[in-house]
Amino acid sequence: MPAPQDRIDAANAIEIRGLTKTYAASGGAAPKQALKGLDLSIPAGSIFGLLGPNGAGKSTTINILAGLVRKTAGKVSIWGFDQDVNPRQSRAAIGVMPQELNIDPFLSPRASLEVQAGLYGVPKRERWTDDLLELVGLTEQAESYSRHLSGGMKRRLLLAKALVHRPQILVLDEPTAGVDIQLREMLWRNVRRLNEQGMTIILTTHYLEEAEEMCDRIAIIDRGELILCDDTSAILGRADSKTLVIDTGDARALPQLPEGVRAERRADGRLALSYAPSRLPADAMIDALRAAGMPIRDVTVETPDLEDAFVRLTSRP
Ligand SMILES: Nc1ncnc2c1ncn2[C@@H]1O[C@H](COP(=O)(O)OP(=O)(O)OP(=O)(O)O)[C@@H](O)[C@H]1O
Repeated sequence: MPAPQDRIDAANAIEIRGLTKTYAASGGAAPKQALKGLDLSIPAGSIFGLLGPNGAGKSTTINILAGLVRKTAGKVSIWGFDQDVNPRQSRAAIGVMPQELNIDPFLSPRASLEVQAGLYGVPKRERWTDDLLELVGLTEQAESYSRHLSGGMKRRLLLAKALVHRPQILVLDEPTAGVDIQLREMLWRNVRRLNEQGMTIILTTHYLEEAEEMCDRIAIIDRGELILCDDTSAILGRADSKTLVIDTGDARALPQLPEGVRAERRADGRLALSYAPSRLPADAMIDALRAAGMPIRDVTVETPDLEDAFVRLTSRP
């Protein structure tokens, strides 16, 4: 490994500045600018979600990080190593679990991991093949042909392959798309454990609930540009909107409500009052209902989730 002084900024696992990617024209299609000067900092030790609608540029970004796609312009540093200046070190710092199940069908899981370790130049004495097989629950299948593995087992093998060189950063590209619930839970258990041990995790997912639960920081990109990057809790808090859903029994008339409150009757008869908690306390609405003599049989509070924030931020005019 190079001397620590070769590293640039140790606080961020990844630094992306002005990243641009234009795919060349082909087959009659015009050139496509997939990334338009993206700036992104991914803190070391975080579980970071890279989100965006289809075609936003997530895979392009990840493939550039993985060294699979050449950027058109900009600067990428991985674990403090500039990709252009220290390509070998920046590649060694990152492990990528791809979306596609690209596994050699004629190799056993053990052989796959050994071949991968060889590709990364991991010396035999530093390999941790048995531990990795154990980690992803493939010890029993260690010597089977990979083509006999189930889809879920293949995915677990991909995770192990991404880890053979003990990278500081693990990238998971849509890791749970189409997988069953047990595999999803197993994956997240592993990801959490690796993160607790200090590994930085970057993931793309279409499941916003999953991003909300797993990621402590989230970037949303759209049409090759950064829309927002913040702590998950801040993104959720930013909406400044809550809804009180009140069961008012048989009382149907709408009472006089404080200014700024949006009221609607839901199909189930409950009254939904949406308001900005930074400007109005909930008791202002409760007081208004009481003053109108309206019964309050039950109250639930709905807060916006990441899906609401995502739709608001990426909806097209
Ligand atoms: N090899 C390529 N040649 C030409 N255009 C491409 C190529 N790869 C991606 N694109 C285009 O670049 C844009 C960004 O694609 P990218 O795959 O990075 O988006 P994404 O956010 O990963 O989308 P998805 O969620 O659908 O995977 C899209 O408009 C896509 O059609």
